[in-house]
Amino acid sequence: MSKAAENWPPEDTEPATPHPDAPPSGTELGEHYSQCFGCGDDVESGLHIRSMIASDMTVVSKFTVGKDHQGAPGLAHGGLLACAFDEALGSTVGNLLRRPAVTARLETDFVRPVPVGSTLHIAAKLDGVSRRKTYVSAEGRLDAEDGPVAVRARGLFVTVGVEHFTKHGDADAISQFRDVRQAAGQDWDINP
Ligand SMILES: CCCCCCCCCCCCCCCC(=O)SCCNC(=O)CCNC(=O)[C@H](O)C(C)(C)COP(=O)(O)OP(=O)(O)OC[C@H]1O[C@@H](n2cnc3c(N)ncnc32)[C@H](O)[C@@H]1OP(=O)(O)O
Repeated sequence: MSKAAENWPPEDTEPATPHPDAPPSGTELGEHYSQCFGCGDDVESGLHIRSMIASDMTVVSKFTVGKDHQGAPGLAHGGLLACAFDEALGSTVGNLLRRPAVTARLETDFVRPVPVGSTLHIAAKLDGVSRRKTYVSAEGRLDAEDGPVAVRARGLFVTVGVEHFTKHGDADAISQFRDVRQAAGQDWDINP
């Protein structure tokens, strides 16, 4: 039984309908930004999470715990596990709804220890939408899609405009990011 607070998603949410141009089932999502700590290939000690669109509005992600991710000897750091879920949940919102969104709230339940060398299989689903707010949750299972649940998480993501990133982030890096995505035929400025 979950120990998390109930009322999730809140009563005023509507079902989340994937964007018509959301990637189809079976699509491997790859990195969304090479410097992203969650998925970027250029971050040596990053999490290198890979995600795929499964079916029925589910996104499955895999995270293998490395030696750079430890808290206690031989065990994953809880904050890094929360990071893995932030990435998996954010990828679910961004890819299925195709809305730029940021994490406003992230809750995690750590159910069992996650050893170095193990792979978390994270399955995330959209729970509902209310105006700019998207509710999304996930379970992470140890070493197999049907392995024991190790971590549960849920997040509230808030849709933002591109100006959120250009105003608060590194404008030059944002510009390069836009150019790389556009050159690859990927979307950059999508409004919901
Ligand atoms: C485009 C195509 C994509 C393609 C594919 C992309 C893939 C992409 C993969 C990304 C994967 C990376 C995933 C990592 C994602 C991060 O880690 S993002 C980094 C961490 N997050 C941040 O830095 C966010 C910092 N916070 C903020 O900037 C602002 O607080 C926010 C969240 C934008 C909200 O500010 P705001 O715009 O002024 O809006 P505000 O009115 O305060 O809040 C809006 C609503 O949310 C509610 N709310 C806000 N915060 C909270 C809270 N903490 N608790 C409860 N409710 C809250 C408000 O009450 C309000 O509700 P309503 O009044 O509408 O009912």
